[in-house]
Amino acid sequence: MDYLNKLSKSNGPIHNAVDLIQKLPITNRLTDMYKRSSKNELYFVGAATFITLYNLASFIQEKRQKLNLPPTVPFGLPYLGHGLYMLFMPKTFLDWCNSRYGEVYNLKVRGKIITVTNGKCGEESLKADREDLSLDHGLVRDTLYFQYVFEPRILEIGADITSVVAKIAVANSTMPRYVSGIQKGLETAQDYLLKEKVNVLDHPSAFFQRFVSFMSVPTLLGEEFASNIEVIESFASFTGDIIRNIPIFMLVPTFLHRPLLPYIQSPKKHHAIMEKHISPVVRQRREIMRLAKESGEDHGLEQTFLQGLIEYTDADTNGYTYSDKEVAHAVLMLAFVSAHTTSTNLSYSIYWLLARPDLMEKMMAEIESIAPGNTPIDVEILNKMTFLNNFMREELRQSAGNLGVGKKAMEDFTFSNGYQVPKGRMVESSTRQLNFGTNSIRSEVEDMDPDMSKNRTATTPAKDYVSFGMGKHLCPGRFFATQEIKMSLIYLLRNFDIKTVSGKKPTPMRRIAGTRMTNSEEPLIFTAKK
Ligand code: HEM
Repeated sequence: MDYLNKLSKSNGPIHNAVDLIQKLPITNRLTDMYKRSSKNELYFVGAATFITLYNLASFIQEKRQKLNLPPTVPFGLPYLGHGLYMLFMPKTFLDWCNSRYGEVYNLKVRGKIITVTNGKCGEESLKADREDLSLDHGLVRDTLYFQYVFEPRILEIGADITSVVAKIAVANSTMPRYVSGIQKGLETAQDYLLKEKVNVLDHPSAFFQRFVSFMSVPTLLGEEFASNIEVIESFASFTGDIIRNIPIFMLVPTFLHRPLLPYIQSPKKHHAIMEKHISPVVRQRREIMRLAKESGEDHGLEQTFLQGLIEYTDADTNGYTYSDKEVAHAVLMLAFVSAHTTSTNLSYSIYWLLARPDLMEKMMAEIESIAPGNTPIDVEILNKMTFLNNFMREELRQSAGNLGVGKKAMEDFTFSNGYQVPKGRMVESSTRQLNFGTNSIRSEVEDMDPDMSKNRTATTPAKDYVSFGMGKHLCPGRFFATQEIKMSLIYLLRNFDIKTVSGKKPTPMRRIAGTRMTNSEEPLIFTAKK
């Protein structure tokens, strides 16, 4: 109490401090300015002060880190940071940043600092170990919010298992045995999706997702699912349903996400469908395997991706194997990595051919000379089609986003040039820059040039071809994906005359959020040739 009395006395320290401030010349000037200024001028000065203090705070916070942090590109707007540049002029802005700040620098986007890598550091982020830079904790959790869709256990080990199984189930050497399954899938897809003489597709991306799933489901899961429409539809639409929720999660604060889930989540319905159809098959196959083991015989089950998931045993977790229910959910993980990626690239290919009649002409000429009429397609024929290969490689290069493959630093991470990013930081690779040298080069429709592939195969990664990633996380599904896309193109172009409903040349790809690529939604007409 004594202390409070002392403070409030007329000659106490608070009074003295107020007196001193009042006597300062700056105080008089500020009071004068306040009295003379209009309301709008005061708002303006207030906002400017806020922005300056905010930027100063971020600057001091960064400087306090003991790491050798990459340079942060200066920004003026507190929350938006560089967001508007990224939205409206991503190519020019990123090229300017790359040339001025080098291979690794920071940008501020929607209130967060992200690190952008290009050149050698871009390669290093693509090649990094999952324990250092993780796609699962980056794109998969921080952007797609998979933690709301999968149980923690599937999320923890799912990516590893899917990758291990994929390396065996869809290895390059297995491709010949997938040819007939893909061919059957194409025919079933036509029966369901293109059964009229004239088929108008108002929602082409949904069509391409279903089209690809008609091929992928029986080949990757097994013949018993070849005409299981519920499974095929679920496989096709799972990723789209997840992507649809992203804008909501971006707008709503994280603590409100979970209460919101019952109102927006449809991914749970996919779990129910997979449990209904996949789990009984898993139990059946496990019984066959058990009996075969008892009698010392080979179980003779087809080595599909699903079979790989069933047989997978993790030596690191005391021989842990997936339960029937977990296998069903893991199939959705497979749908995520395979259906959307393959269908968007099939769609890009069709739209590129429609946008560039000269390329369509070359493609048709190659089909007619190497696989005319109903010539059955096999791997040998595919290998002979050099234009098709070159076109695919270039289409995949063109489809890389300005930023992509967002990975989160699991620990402080050091690049070979000495720059470091702190644990928890999102690292985005400039994938288009890696493919082409800059973001702007060859970005016009007329610049698409399959000859640039120089007969290098569409499945072999290179410094200027990172569309399937690089290093140990290089996409193991690339052989399967390119085979499906190539066979689909031959099948569709041999059997249908494809045009846009508008009759105009389409734009092959759209940009979303400035830096990501997505497929065109320009309605299409498929007219059967016979
Ligand atoms: C055109 C289609 C596809 C594209 C463009 C594509 C692209 C990619 C990319 C860029 C990565 C690397 C991610 C990283 O750096 O961590 C990747 C990884 C992966 N992809 Fe694909 N992919 C495609 C199709 C497929 C298919 C059809 C499958 C399965 C059948 C598949 C299975 C996987 C798996 C399991 C991984 C993770 C590998 C690992 O982390 O070790 N992908 N894919």
